[in-house]
Amino acid sequence: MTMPLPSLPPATPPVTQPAPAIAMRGLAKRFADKVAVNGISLDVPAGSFYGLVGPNGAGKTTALSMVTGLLRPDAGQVWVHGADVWADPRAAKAMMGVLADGVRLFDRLTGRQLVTYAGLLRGMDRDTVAARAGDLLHVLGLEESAGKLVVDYSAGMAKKIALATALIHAPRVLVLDEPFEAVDPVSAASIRGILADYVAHGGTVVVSSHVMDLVQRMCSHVAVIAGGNLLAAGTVDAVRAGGSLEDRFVELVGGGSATGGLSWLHTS
Ligand SMILES: Nc1ncnc2c1ncn2[C@@H]1O[C@H](COP(=O)(O)OP(=O)(O)OP(=O)(O)O)[C@@H](O)[C@H]1O
Repeated sequence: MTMPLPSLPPATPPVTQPAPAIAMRGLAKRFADKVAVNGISLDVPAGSFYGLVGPNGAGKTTALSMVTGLLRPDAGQVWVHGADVWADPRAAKAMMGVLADGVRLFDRLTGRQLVTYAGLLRGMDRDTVAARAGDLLHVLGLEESAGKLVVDYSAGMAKKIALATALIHAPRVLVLDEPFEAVDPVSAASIRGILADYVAHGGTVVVSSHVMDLVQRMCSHVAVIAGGNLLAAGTVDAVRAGGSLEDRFVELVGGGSATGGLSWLHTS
């Protein structure tokens, strides 16, 4: 038997000044008996570079999918710069650029067509879209592959073209699920540069990652989730409390290396 879900709180955004770029209140999602996200409340300050970290299956993708309007929460609410994602999706989604994990791209388009399509869908004029698509393909190192079908892209190239579709309309908030996964170090450095510049000029980034070192170097804030629960959140310096983020993560999430059980793997 499944438990009844808590009723939704009233649809009023949290009253804080300045309004957070993203405010989550009591976000929850269950798949059958599995609680993927267990009532997460978190403010992402405007202008922050916010890392979301957690072990495999922690609920990061599920939480970000609810934040970006891709997955309806069982309970809780999300506001983007004061716009309720589920009550006023047009306003909220217009302010967001999203790189989702595992969502199929229209991969029978070429890279340039896909980015152009994303811009036109956002209601931009053709000239602006063409100019920005050219800029994005250039900085992401995809110029030579711009005429190739996305289905023929490598995993890293597909990630970069998906990122371009998230950036084309110059959103106020970027939500990026694992943007560096499968991306080569040179491209990763240019993506980091783009994101740092974006934040320096007023944007807000939320990024999920498994790479603690990267989050420690790149992000101003971090939230640690495990088992669908928020274990810690705040500035990176506050969360790591003088140590490395990786050590703090292991301490919070628990577990250690269980290497003892595979003696059959020893070859000598
Ligand atoms: N569509 C689904 N149907 C059933 N269970 C799901 C579904 N999506 C996620 N889950 C489960 O919810 C939990 C959280 O998954 P989620 O993908 O959000 O984790 P994650 O933190 O993004 O993991 P990873 O770091 O491995 O990508 C997992 O136990 C997963 O098996």
